[in-house]
Amino acid sequence: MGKQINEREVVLEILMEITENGAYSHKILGDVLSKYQYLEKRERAFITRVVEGTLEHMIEIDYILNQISKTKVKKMKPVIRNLLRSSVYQLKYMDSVPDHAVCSEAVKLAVRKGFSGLRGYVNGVLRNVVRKMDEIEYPKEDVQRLSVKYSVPEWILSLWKKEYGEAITEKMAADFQKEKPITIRCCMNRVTPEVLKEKLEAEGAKVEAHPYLPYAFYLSDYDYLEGLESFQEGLFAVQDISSMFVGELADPKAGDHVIDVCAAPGGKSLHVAEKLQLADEVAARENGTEKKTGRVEARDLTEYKTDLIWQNIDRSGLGNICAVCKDASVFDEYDKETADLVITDLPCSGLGVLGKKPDLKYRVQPEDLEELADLQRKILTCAQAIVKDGGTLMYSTCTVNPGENMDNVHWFLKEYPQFELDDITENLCKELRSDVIEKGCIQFFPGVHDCDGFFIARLKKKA
Ligand SMILES: C[S@@+](CC[C@H](N)C(=O)[O-])C[C@H]1O[C@@H](n2cnc3c(N)ncnc32)[C@H](O)[C@@H]1O
Repeated sequence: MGKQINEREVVLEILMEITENGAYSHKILGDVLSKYQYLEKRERAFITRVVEGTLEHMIEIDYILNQISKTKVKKMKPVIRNLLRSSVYQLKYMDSVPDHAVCSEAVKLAVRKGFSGLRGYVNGVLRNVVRKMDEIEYPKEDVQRLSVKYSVPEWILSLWKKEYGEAITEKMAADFQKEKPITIRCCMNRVTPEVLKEKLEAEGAKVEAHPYLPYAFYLSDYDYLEGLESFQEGLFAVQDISSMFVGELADPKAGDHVIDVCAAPGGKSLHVAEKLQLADEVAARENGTEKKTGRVEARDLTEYKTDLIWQNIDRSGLGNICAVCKDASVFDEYDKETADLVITDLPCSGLGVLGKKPDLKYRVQPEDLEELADLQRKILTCAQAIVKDGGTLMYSTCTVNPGENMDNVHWFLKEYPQFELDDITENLCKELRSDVIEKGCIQFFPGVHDCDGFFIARLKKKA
């Protein structure tokens, strides 16, 4: 470890930023890890694990602390609250760290942070946690039991239980706490899946085929993703398999004009651009004509977001895609019926990705769901007008909430009868055929399926 860097202090600072100042866990962790690139792999892994683990288990950790400490978690000073949380996480979930080291490091850190008067309190609470951990009684009542066991807020569990039943609810909650390899998409415009696999293995990573799509892999055992040569060369993109199905099912045709209205950081746009380029090349070969001119316009709301898309476009080497700053909730007459394919992968509550963004479950509130469904309908209203006759509108969200998914599809079909639902469930691989919860659309459930919670519908405008 670098001489001045104390990994537990870094953890504490990150947790303070997330819980007190509203920072996003994946963003701040990424920033901090890239700042401390020189740390050893083990040290970076420790920081990541303790931050993510503390957030993943925070409801349970607070429950434990409330059983032990006279001062309840809500009343604690923020620094002490987060210090105790990350320490309880290590005591309960990290066998490799000795209990006495967790307690003494926490006391030293409390002193360093200016709380020398609370060294006895910190020491006492943590030693009591060690002594009484196995005696603590957990709630027995249904939703509260699941909430403490899996650290998912009760209102989310109640919503899922009502909509999908208890078994699926528990599977989803449990899945969010599992550590998983990342999923990558081979960039087929640059390399074949076989060559990519060989190259990544030569770089020391573990690569396994994903059963759902032939160009998807699980990737693990690498040190720093951005440090991999294959990543720098743009040979693969990090993308969940559920998201890959948007590009797969959008199936762009040679020469298509595609508009992705909410595209940052560009995952689906780039996948579609890659497919479009390949389709254009095949068509040109078959017809003996000039290459076709299929294009993707990847839009998002701010310059910051379109810069992110540009960075990914540059890495991809694709020449048929550009990023444009445009508000999807405001219709521009100039866009009217200009696109063969419109992608609407919309802002949503994200209840399907709580495992990847462990702070999101504390951030999102029940009242947000209705507001988000309204925004989605507003954007869909503008997006449908961009589609040419005979064209396609892809609708997707990374959430598990009917109000933002199937209900919006029903609303859309009623509001815009010139569209019809195009069944996307017919030609799926056999592993996925039972995934379909409502005819024609896909709802992935984490823990039931090997991916994020994700919804996809394909809507066709009548010719
Ligand atoms: C689910 S994310 C899109 C992810 C992207 N499709 C991908 O695959 O990488 C939703 C995006 O919508 C953008 N967004 C939110 N409101 C918007 C608006 N009014 N107009 C355009 N983009 C918007 C957000 O900035 C965010 O990048």
